[in-house]
Amino acid sequence: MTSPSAPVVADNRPRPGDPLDPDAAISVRGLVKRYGDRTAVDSLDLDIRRGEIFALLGPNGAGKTTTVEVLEGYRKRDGGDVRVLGTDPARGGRRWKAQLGIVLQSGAGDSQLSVRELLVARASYYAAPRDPDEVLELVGLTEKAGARGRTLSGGQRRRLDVALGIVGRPRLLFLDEPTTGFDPEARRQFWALIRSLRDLGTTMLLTTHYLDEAEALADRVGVLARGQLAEVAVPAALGGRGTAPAVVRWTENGVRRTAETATPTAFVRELAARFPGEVPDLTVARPTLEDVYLKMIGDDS
Ligand SMILES: Nc1ncnc2c1ncn2[C@@H]1O[C@H](COP(=O)(O)OP(=O)(O)OP(=O)(O)O)[C@@H](O)[C@H]1O
Repeated sequence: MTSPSAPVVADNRPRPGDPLDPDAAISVRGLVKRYGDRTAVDSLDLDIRRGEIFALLGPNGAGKTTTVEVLEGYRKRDGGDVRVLGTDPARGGRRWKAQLGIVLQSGAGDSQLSVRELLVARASYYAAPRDPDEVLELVGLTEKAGARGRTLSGGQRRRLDVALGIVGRPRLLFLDEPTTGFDPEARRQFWALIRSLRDLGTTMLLTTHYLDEAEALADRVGVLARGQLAEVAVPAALGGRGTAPAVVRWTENGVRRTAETATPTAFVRELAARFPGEVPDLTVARPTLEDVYLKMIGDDS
């Protein structure tokens, strides 16, 4: 049994030289990709488990798109070993590709076809697709089934992109900045959709610049900086968040006070004893995911 005081194992990624993990949905060892003399991905080691939602974070130019394109089989690598659903993407055939769903920032919405026609056409590429009407229901576009893409709002187009990405019943779904341009309510609805896909057993690799999205959805996050993984952890533990001191703030004698403490419960108990009622303006906060992320990527931001 783990002792309560045991340190949280935050960084559980594979080490250089470890063998590929045959049980992982995605297993990457020593991945290198260069553009001319620029190294975009620099010896990346990563395993993504089956059924997991993994969020890849990183500043512009960190190497996220390059990594994902190698995994999808769209870009050749210069070094390393990669398996995606047990197959080397450089040699993945049609049957392998049919198990992937790729949600790009696409232009599907510009088509002359209706939403339903687009989905039926896409479903016809696959041996065992989902029922297009069920997919429309899942993404909340049933009422727009007869609408042409052009008439959809930005958020509805994005849902259509997702519908097109999942109609083939993928085992692994790549989501590239899926909620860019969404209003807050549409984002929440989209998150619910992603969770329902996870409940159906779909593994997902998500790239996003929204840290709240990574926190809300991801089982684990990986931070890429200059082509290398700075850290891989559950969102609550990234950058030592789980064990970082808490910051307690309150107002006393008209002055705003701040204290850092490793034992916020005891601290607040003592504080409460000094006041007859509520402690004025009391807040207790741990570093946010954004705090630790910005610290981690340092000069790259
Ligand atoms: N086709 C290409 N030719 C040359 N250099 C490229 C090419 N694609 C990407 N790069 C370079 O490789 C590095 C990684 O780019 P990549 O697009 O993978 O980053 P990213 O993390 O996806 O960034 P963003 O968040 O801006 O999408 C960058 O320095 C970029 O300029």
